[in-house]
Amino acid sequence: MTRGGPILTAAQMRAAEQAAFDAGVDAYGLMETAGAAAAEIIWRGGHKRDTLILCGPGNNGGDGFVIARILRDRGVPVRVAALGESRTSSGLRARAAWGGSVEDMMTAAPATQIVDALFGTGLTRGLDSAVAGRLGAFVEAATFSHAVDLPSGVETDSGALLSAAPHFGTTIALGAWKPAHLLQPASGHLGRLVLADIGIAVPSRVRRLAPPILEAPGPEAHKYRRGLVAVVGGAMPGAAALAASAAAHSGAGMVRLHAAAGLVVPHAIVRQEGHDLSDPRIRALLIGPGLGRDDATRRLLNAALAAAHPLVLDADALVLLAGAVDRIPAGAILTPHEGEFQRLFGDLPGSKIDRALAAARQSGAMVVYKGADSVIAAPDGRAAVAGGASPWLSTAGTGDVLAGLAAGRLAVTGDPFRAACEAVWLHGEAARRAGAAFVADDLLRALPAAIAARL
Ligand SMILES: NC(=O)C1=CN([C@@H]2O[C@H](COP(=O)(O)OP(=O)(O)OC[C@H]3O[C@@H](n4cnc5c(N)ncnc54)[C@H](OP(=O)(O)O)[C@@H]3O)[C@@H](O)[C@H]2O)[C@@H](O)CC1
Ligand SMILES: [K+]
Repeated sequence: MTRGGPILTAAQMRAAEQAAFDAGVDAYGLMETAGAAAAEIIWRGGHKRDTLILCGPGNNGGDGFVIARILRDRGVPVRVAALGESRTSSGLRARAAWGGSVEDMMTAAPATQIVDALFGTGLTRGLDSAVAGRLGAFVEAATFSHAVDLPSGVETDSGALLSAAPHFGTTIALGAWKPAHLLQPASGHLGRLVLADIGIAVPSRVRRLAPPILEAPGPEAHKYRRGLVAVVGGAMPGAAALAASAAAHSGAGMVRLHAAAGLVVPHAIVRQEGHDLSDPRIRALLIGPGLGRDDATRRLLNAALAAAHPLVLDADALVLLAGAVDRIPAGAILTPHEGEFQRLFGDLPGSKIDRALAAARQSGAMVVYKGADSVIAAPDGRAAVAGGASPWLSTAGTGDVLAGLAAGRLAVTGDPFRAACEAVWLHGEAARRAGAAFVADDLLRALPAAIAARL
């Protein structure tokens, strides 16, 4: 399973390629490497009979001609259909090396296997509607469909659909992930996502979220050393109790829930009345789930900010801080969904990754920008992107679980960026294990096995 790995924008990818050329890598050789890597993936995971390769005018099309030649040499009956002439020197060379006939994409017959090498990172605008429609019809008619680098029609850096894009069976990312491989809506069109190594260095501080490496407690561990989490309950204490349960299942040693008497809490959680947050053993303080937004809760938030413990701010705490980003302590973890993000940081430009990074820089906090695609950004420019979350997570209480996990992992690790990454990964993995139609409490039951798998 390919997870983790750098994510590069189109410009960063071009710069990485240019650096390789400057270091002596041959430009056409790189296309041969990319095409061979993609052909291998198609050969292994696809179909060995009638195959149609669609080639565009740029280097993505050049990759397509290389793939066509290699599959043909392995005995696959391949046809090539192009969208106009090749316009790059490597593309022209790959087309000449193919040497076979080239049909017109608009009149070519469909095939059982289709390879989209029309456009990759050079796409600057949507496909003409007739071309997009033809591509969609080919993919619809095929049993096996593969997009080379990106499905044609998606914008590399934002994941937006510039024109209607079909749903592919496989997408083969060349050299590095691009934002569109992880970000919605493009990431919903990719099918199985495979990364092909093309042998060039691709430096980036933005990476696909990798499965974490977790540690079991040592023999000297006790509950405080493993991490004390305090959760501040508010108007709807059930949400805070759920978050506290998630913290308790995250590997932390002890969880204290500040809530009034009468709330039924799991036995492992210590309920404490009042809001004395002065205990110096607290290693993570969570406030926000079910907090409420009145003056009393405002005072609670002020107390939590003043307590100067490592902090996780979620839900209503984020709403209360709208317009007061400067009050967020450096190094806190924020877990906004789209609406909360907008209220806190306004309408920032760029992709979801750009927006998360700008928000982290502005606030000095770790920003977990949640959604079907989640971006975890740090003020120092690091970011991790998690695509492909279970759509079943869109149910009440799952945000409270994530916030609790972030607090728990913060208490265990003391490293807010790492804690946020671990929390997002464990949350996604618990959802995957919980299957379908689960409720937030089911995530708690899935957590021990999700953690055990990463020890
Ligand atoms: N660089 C390398 O060394 C390597 C690159 N690699 C591969 O190259 C890919 C990037 O190649 P690329 O930069 O040539 O861009 P690509 O996506 O083929 O399209 C550009 C062409 O399309 C045109 N065009 C754009 N939008 C259009 C539209 N809507 N409708 C019609 N035309 C449109 C645009 O023309 P223009 O915008 O100037 O009109 C231009 O002619 C990358 O994804 C990877 O597959 C690998 O081989 C590894 C080595
Ligand atoms: K493509």
